[in-house]
Amino acid sequence: MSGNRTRARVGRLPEVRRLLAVGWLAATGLAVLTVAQLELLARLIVAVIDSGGTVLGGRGVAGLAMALAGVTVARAVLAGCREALAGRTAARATAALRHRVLAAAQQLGPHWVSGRRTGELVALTDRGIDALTPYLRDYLPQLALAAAVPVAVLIRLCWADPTSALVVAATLPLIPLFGALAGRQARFATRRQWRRLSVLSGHFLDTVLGLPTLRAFGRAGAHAVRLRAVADAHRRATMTALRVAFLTSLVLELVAALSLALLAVPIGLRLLAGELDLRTALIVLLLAPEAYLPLRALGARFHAGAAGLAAADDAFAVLDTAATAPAVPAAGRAGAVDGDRVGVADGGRVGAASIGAVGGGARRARRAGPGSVLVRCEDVTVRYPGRDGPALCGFELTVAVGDRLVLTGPSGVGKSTVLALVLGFVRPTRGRVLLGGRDLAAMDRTELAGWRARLGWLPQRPRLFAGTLAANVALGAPGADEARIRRAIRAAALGEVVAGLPAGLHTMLGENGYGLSAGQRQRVALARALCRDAPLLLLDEPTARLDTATEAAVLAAAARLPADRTLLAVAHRPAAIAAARPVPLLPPMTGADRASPLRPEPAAPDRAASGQAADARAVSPPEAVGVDRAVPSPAAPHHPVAAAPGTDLAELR
Ligand SMILES: Nc1ncnc2c1ncn2[C@@H]1O[C@H](COP(=O)(O)OP(=O)(O)OP(=O)(O)O)[C@@H](O)[C@H]1O
Repeated sequence: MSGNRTRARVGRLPEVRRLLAVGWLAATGLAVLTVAQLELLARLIVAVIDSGGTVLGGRGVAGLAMALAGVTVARAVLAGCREALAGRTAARATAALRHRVLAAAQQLGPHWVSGRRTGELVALTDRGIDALTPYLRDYLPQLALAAAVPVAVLIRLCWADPTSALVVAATLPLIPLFGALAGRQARFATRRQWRRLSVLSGHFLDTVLGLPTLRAFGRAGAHAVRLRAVADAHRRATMTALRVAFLTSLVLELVAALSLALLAVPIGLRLLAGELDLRTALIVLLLAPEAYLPLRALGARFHAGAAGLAAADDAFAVLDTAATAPAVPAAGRAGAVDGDRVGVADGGRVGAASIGAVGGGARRARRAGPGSVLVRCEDVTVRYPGRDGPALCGFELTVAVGDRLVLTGPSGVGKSTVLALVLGFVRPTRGRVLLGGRDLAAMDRTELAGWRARLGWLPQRPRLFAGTLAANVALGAPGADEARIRRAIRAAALGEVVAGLPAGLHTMLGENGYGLSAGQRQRVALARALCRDAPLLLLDEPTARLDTATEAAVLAAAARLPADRTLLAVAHRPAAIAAARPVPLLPPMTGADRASPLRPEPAAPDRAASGQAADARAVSPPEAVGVDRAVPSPAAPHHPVAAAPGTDLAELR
């Protein structure tokens, strides 16, 4: 985006528009007060000289001195108010922009976020947007001042001495002209500096997070060298930006000094020749520098704000990406949601699943009856940007209340993508996904938040946060009491582990659960999913890192889910799916696959779950991608695990 467009977009931010309006008013007031102040000063000096050097000599002198003091105070107060207001508005505008960028990142979803360097996003929302403050607080108000004060000074000079006004009018444009020439260079330099800082932040975060891996592979030294090179590039870019800034200031100072010399020398000569009176000479000599001053200051402040503009460019790019992402209608669109209820269609049947918390609130969910459809994927194809082939192709799935479904299949076939669809993180490129009866493509943010309030999710790579273990478990159920947290912990087969921790439930965990084993972290995340009173549980490989006994305990707990709670899981491990009835699916077909005579004939379609594409319903496990449907009855668990010491999930209701 060009610098001018970025500036125009920043100027259109609602908070900045207010700032500009107030800035222009204040600048006009300050311009008038500046002229008045210097005029009074010139008159006072002349009056003092005329009164023979006694300051308190004449009434006129005292009156002028008081008027000058009054105007000086008024100018200082107005300037102070303008600065305070600019500071406050700039803080508000940057906070609002940061909020919008984060909301856009949230809208784009975890798949978009994980496709970028986290460090770069952090640098943008943190230091980057902060760097916009000098632009808003200092540069924009100065811009108004740089326009208003020279005009006021010129008007007064025209009246006092038209010749001097002509010299000032001829030399004034030199400052913005040289400023603009240097500004181009400055913009390139600060943009490069910002890019280098973004890359450095990304590298730094990557290196810190991956330090154990780098050490284990003996690459820590090589990475340090690279990091040093990146830091060095940033240092060089910073020095270039500073050099350009200093040179610009020097040029502007020089132009202003030469212009003043051009003005002052003839004034002196005319004064000596008696062509000009002292008062007029003083007015010209005092006022003329004030015409150049705000323009010089503007040049200096431009450099302070240029880094912020480069960051604003990136921020607008994120907002634009979100705006052009698959259409998300405006929140609260009429008729989008019927109160907090969403009709659930299942062929001719309409169930009555309700959204638990519209707008992310905590209204309690009314549950749909067993058998009514919660999720339906119809001929869904998903293509990730930058990928040739689809991650899912012609995928069909129906999840009804009370179902126990296990998605199986080779790695990379799209199992997690199915969960991402149900979570609303990914939108289909083709086909429809109905969540609680509403088409995902038509759901606004409020509806999506309401839908997600009905989900308990265990991701494949769960993230724990620095804080107590209890806080991590209760993340999705903020009001949960200790008894409920403990029940979730027992259901996730974590009871013994917690009992062994120094402060039990209140043990502080480090970043991403530092201090727990990988399997224990996984179970804390599972407990978090279970602690939520969610009608639909999405578990991505819940037992992947568990030993056989712990896995058995977790599966036993899952088998005792209440009949109206639904489970959609992803699993590779046979124990998790042994008793499930396979309804296998295949990865998206290539042209070669289609031509292959070895491809088996389609099997009879299953009502509840089917495959990637109509032609991919026939497969032979285990290579096939499958949706395995366990019998939904909690009384008849369809897996071979012994009844391990677990908690009945009915307790969690
Ligand atoms: N954010 C993304 N951007 C681009 N491609 C992606 C993204 N996420 C997944 N993919 C691709 O989509 C395909 C399906 O990925 P997905 O994670 O759904 O597979 P999976 O069956 O869950 O794999 P696994 O069993 O290994 O976890 C893969 O080819 C993967 O490379």
